[in-house]
Amino acid sequence: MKKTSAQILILDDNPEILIAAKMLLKRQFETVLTNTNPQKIISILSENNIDVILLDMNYRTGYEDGKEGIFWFKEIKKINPDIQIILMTSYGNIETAVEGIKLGAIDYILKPWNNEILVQTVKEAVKQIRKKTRSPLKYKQAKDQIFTGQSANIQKTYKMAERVAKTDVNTLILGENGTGKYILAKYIHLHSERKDYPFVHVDLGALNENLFESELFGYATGAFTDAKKDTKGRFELAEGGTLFLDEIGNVPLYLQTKLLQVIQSRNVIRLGESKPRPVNIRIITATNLNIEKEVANKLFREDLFYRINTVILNLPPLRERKEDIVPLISFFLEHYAQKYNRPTPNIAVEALKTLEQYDWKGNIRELQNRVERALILSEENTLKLSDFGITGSMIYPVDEESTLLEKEKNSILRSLEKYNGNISQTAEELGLSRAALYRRLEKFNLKNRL
Ligand SMILES: Nc1ncnc2c1ncn2[C@@H]1O[C@H](COP(=O)(O)OP(=O)(O)OP(=O)(O)O)[C@@H](O)[C@H]1O
Repeated sequence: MKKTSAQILILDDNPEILIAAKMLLKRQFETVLTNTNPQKIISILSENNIDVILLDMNYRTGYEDGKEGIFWFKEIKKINPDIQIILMTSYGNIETAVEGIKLGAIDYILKPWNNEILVQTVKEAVKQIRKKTRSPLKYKQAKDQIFTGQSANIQKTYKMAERVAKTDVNTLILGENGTGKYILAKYIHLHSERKDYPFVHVDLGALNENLFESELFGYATGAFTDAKKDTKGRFELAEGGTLFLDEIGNVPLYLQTKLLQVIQSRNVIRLGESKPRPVNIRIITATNLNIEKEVANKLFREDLFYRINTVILNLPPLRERKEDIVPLISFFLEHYAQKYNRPTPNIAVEALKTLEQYDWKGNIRELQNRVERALILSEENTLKLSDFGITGSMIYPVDEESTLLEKEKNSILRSLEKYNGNISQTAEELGLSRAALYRRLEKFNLKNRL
């Protein structure tokens, strides 16, 4: 008998059920994959073209309420609404299966199942999916370990990045700390014709002002005391490839002028030389500051801003793309499980729901660190919220003081903006001495606003 060409995935925490269902369905369908861990759904879907999923409703011993099944059902539909899902449930739990049908599951199967009914139900599901033109997966996991997300705005950014990569236009990446600006710059480089040439990253924020020119533009022997031999700067080191100038918003004004000259002319002059050297590079810049505001406050040169911003790519903070939180957790959980040679643990669904509500101030970097921590610290099969170092009060802060501090910081920011960073006028409006205002600027890390 010719098998139906279809990819079926069966998810159940009971390996015996997986073996029995696989043996049965393997006779009828070309590919039958199984897994005990729903956490793996995301990576399985990214690597296969799954048509139908048989989804168990409960994964943890002692939990029979079917909430996990419904949670994962919704996650699958977010990733690809076309995949047909058949819910598997035991006799006492039909109610949640019915809830699943209301949400769009094609059918449900009672365990223990009748073989004929199971095969027929899967066949019907395959028939249904064949009637549709399948939409592409809502996200993809690139082979170089970059997770490109499933929320609409991040996908738009990555799509635009692919288009931009084919050109040489100056690109400015905006986003809070940890949103993935470096990763996106690298992604552009890897998708461009310059990919076989260097990708050079410079953290301008960390570059000491004295070293700025020698690091970026290079120097000739004897240009300064320690200049023992002719040395290329980062611009020259990136020859043929991409130069990623990170934290460009933190460069002091007088050095911005030098940067502008080189970006404009594509020629560098090494310290201690007068000969311009042409460079063939693509320039990507990034900042976590509100750069337009910096320009308005005269802290960032307008002409430099217009030079670097031919295309602007925005990376939204994680709290504005909550759909990506669970897939990202799964992505890093698998990554670290492999790294530490451990089976990928489950996460309690209640914990996942709370993690979706957490505001991830440190964005993807914080999420990545917390997942790694949870995996290292927990010896259980199912991770709890506390394994991530997160408590309920961190998610719903009731702390009066933090609100007051926010208010204080915001009124300082508003005054500074109003008076273009003028310290005396700002201090006067706020009823503070200049010294007191300085202390507060220090405390809130706002000295770069002056
Ligand atoms: N799309 C992604 N896929 C996989 N990992 C990512 C992705 N985006 C960010 N990360 C991870 O999150 C962390 C922060 O990313 P990255 O350094 O690119 O952020 P950033 O915006 O440049 O941060 P900062 O402004 O603090 O320099 C890194 O460890 C990176 O590996």
